[in-house]
Amino acid sequence: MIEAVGLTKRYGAKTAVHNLTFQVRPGMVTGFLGPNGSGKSTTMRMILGLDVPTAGRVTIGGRPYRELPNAPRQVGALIDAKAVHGGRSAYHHLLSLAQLSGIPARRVDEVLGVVGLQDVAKRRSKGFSLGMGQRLGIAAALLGDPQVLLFDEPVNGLDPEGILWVRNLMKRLAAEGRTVFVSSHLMSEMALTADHLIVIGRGQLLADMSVEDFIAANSAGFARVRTPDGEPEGREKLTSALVEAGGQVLPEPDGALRVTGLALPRISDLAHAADIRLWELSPHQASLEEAYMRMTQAAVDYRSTQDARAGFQQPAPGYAMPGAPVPPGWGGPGGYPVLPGEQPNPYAQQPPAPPQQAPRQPAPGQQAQPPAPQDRAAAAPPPPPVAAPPSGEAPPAPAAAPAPAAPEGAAAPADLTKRDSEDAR
Ligand SMILES: Nc1ncnc2c1ncn2[C@@H]1O[C@H](COP(=O)(O)OP(=O)(O)OP(=O)(O)O)[C@@H](O)[C@H]1O
Repeated sequence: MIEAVGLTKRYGAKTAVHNLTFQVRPGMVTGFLGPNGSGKSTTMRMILGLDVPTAGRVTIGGRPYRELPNAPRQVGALIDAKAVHGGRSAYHHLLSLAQLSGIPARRVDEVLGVVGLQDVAKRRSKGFSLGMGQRLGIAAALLGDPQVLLFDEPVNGLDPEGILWVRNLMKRLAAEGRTVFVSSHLMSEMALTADHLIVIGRGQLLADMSVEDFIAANSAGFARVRTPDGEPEGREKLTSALVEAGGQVLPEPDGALRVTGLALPRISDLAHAADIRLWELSPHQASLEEAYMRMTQAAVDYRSTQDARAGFQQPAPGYAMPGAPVPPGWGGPGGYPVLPGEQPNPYAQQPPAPPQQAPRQPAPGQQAQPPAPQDRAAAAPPPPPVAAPPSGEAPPAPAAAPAPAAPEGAAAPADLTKRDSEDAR
């Protein structure tokens, strides 16, 4: 099991990860989701001991990665598929990793077979396609036959057959009782692969729950209702009855009605009472992609100027409103809660409160709302000084998880209330 507690990483003035607490359990695929720049890779690097947390800790089986005996045999990772010596063949790349970790050479042939690169094993990896490089990275992760596996965007560049193969591989590894932690931007793929989700936005936990719960909590279910074609008066009569009963009704392109706010039995009863025949009455749930988009709206850092949503930070509907329900496992309303006794996330942007607004008191059983920006500025303690990174903070990469060393930021106390408009890299 991977366990993070209060995990925080700052790069100079940039807070990449803020106070993350979660567990990644064995026997299931846990998807790790978040918009670009939300801190997924940083979190994975900290799990692997490639970056040192500014605060908090993360352990694998109860120990930090660097304290694991024979770590490459316990933990395998694909972090950066391009981090290979291009002049080496796939075979020799894996052989050198195996030799560094005391893994028998025969395992190289085994994993080359598992990832389907056996026929190109002697070719230099610099001639590999993106997909072949991904497969080589996955082979490296599997080399030590580890119980814990981390994959950062494993399906990047893979064709549909490759994506299917990765999906089945992840599921198989989890079914063998391993801990599988995988990040991806492909929601449709995650919906098919993951059992559990950890979602972050701007470095902070937004959700930690099963895929089903995530979709249920972040999407408004609706009913599709269809009256017989060629009977428009029935459709109109039903629309009136549904609206009168408090439902919201929208026409679908195929002539059906999309109804929210009324349960299916109630819709059926209303149709029956109005003497309207139905050709269809079916429940619908949003896709993971819709639910994800809804939740992470407010946490998107990079948006095209041509996107209608550019220029404003729209919180997930229903959850940023004072008094709105907070689904179990949620980080909190609007995605940026300040729990009692907790430091506010200096990185998170809060929706501005109207002037003169009295401080909100959390209702019983509800989480506290973040204070208005002007209140925060007055009430929040000055940001703690950012400690100078110990020299050589980013230690050498584990054999199965090569990644570039992370340059660290300035040692001076940082103004953490500033938000970089550009990626610090
Ligand atoms: N070594 C570094 N130095 C300075 N800033 C960094 C460093 N590494 C990451 N960051 C910043 O931290 C934030 C989180 O980056 P990270 O790569 O972890 O996000 P991500 O969720 O993996 O993004 P993506 O989905 O685009 O890969 C970004 O704003 C990034 O610019």
